[in-house]
Formats: sequence, structure tokens, C-alpha cells
Amino acid sequence: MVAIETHDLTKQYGTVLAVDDLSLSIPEGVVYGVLGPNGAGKTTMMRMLTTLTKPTSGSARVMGDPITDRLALVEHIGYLPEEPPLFDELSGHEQLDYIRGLRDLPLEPTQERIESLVDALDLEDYIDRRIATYSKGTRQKLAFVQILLHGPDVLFLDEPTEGLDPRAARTLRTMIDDLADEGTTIILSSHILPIVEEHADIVGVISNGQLVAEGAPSELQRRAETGKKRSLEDVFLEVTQELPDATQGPEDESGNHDE
Ligand SMILES: Nc1ncnc2c1ncn2[C@@H]1O[C@H](COP(=O)(O)OP(=O)(O)OP(=O)(O)O)[C@@H](O)[C@H]1O
Repeated sequence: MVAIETHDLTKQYGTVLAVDDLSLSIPEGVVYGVLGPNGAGKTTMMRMLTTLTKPTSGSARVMGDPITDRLALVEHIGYLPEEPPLFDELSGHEQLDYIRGLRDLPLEPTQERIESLVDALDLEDYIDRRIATYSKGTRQKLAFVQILLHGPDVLFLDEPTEGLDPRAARTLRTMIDDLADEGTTIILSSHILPIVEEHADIVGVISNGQLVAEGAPSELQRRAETGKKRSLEDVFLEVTQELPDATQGPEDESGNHDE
């Protein structure tokens, strides 16, 4: 089954075309890495697919439901944005209980789920403290627990390891792999290319709101190969440079180009 399907999805902010006729098809159960330069339209795409902003034109479905059907969609999705929405004046437990109530989740199994996630992310010492006292990494961990409470089918993760120390980042990456193994579809946007390279089954490179390359990381590397070994970083730099047709791959072997 297809988890996410977009047809000519477009978002225009005034004169800025943030997402431009984007047509994607993401199979269920894959980790889909989203790469792209700053301002490419990655967050805008995620915000449209999570119903937080309306497209100017085009359409999309997530797990078969149109993104216009917010109530149906929120059952399927969990979204970890770059700045997670948390109430500073609440404790971690209170925040999670608030979300449990909002989503009308059953008390006991949800509490068990919270306990195991709090344990997995080493949050025990923080969970009863006010969120205002949390570090950025601790906020990020709590936000991750929050989006997993209802067992979403599709997770949208925007820079999920931002602010995490190496141990916490490793834990979160292991959890991403475990969730993927359980069949969760994961849309993973990160500027840290080794993370995308390690976890993604498919990578989509977005530039100027358009999909300029897509494929398995190894396939993209092979496609860009011209004798020497190419990293995903090389591929990224090549397909996102300002060429008339960036999908055609490298024109200039030296890597130099006018900007
Ligand atoms: N609310 C908004 N109002 C006006 N312009 C916006 C708004 N949100 C995004 N944009 C513009 O849309 C374009 C795409 O932005 P977006 O945040 O989606 O990019 P991104 O790929 O997530 O970037 P980054 O990697 O820096 O987070 C940018 O030119 C940005 O300035």
C-alpha cells in the first residue's frame, strides 16, 4: 500500500513558491529521507502533509485519507517539528497526560507506553519537572514520546536529533529503526547526511520546492558515480546546484560551478 501520495502539491507564500508541483509516492513501511538545501520546501511539505498548512493547489493522501480530512489524518500521523509544541508551565507527565486526554487514549495502556518510552529515552529524572527547566535535547525527547502515544502509522520527523547528545541521538536512531521494523512509515528530514544514509530506504532530494532526485541511497550514489566513490553528500551537492536541469546529474566533474 502507498502511505503517502501527492499530486502536483503546491504552496505559494506571496511571491515565494515554497513547494512547486510536487508529486510523490511513498510506500508503506519505508524510511523516506528528505534532503534539500535551506529553504527548499521540506518543512512546508511536511506541514501540508500534517494538515498544518493548506496547499495552494494540488492534492495529497496519507494512508488513503485526503489531507483535507484533518480528523481522519491526525489518527494516522505523528509530527515532530523543529520547534515542538510543549507547554512550559506543565511537567513532562502533565504534558503527556494532556495529549492522552486530547486524543482520548485509554488510561492504562497509554501509561504503560509512556513508562516504557520514558525509560528508553532516559527521561525518568525529568518527567516530573516543569518543561520550562528542560534543555533543548530533553524537550526533543519529550516531544518524541508525545507523538508516539497513539501509535501512528506515519511519522514525520524534522531534524529529530537536533540538540541531542550522541547517546540520546543513538537511542532515538535505534527507536527509528525499531519503529520502521514494526511497519511505521517514517519521513525523515535531516541535514545530517550520514543519518539519512544509514536509515533511509529511499531518499528524495528537494530543491526549489521540486523533487530533483529520488532513489535508494546506494542507487543515487551509483547514478552519480563517474569513476571515483561518491558519498550522499556529493550527490546532494550535485543535484541541488543551480543547473538548468538538475535532474540530469553532474555536468562539471570538477565540482566547480558558478553561483
Ligand atoms: N509562513 C511562511 N510565510 C512566508 N514564506 C514562508 C513561510 N514558510 C516558509 N516560507 C518560505 O518558503 C520557502 C521554503 O521554506 P521551508 O521552511 O519549507 O524550507 P526547508 O526546506 O524546510 O528549509 P530549512 O532546511 O532551512 O529548514 C522558503 O523560501 C521560506 O522562506
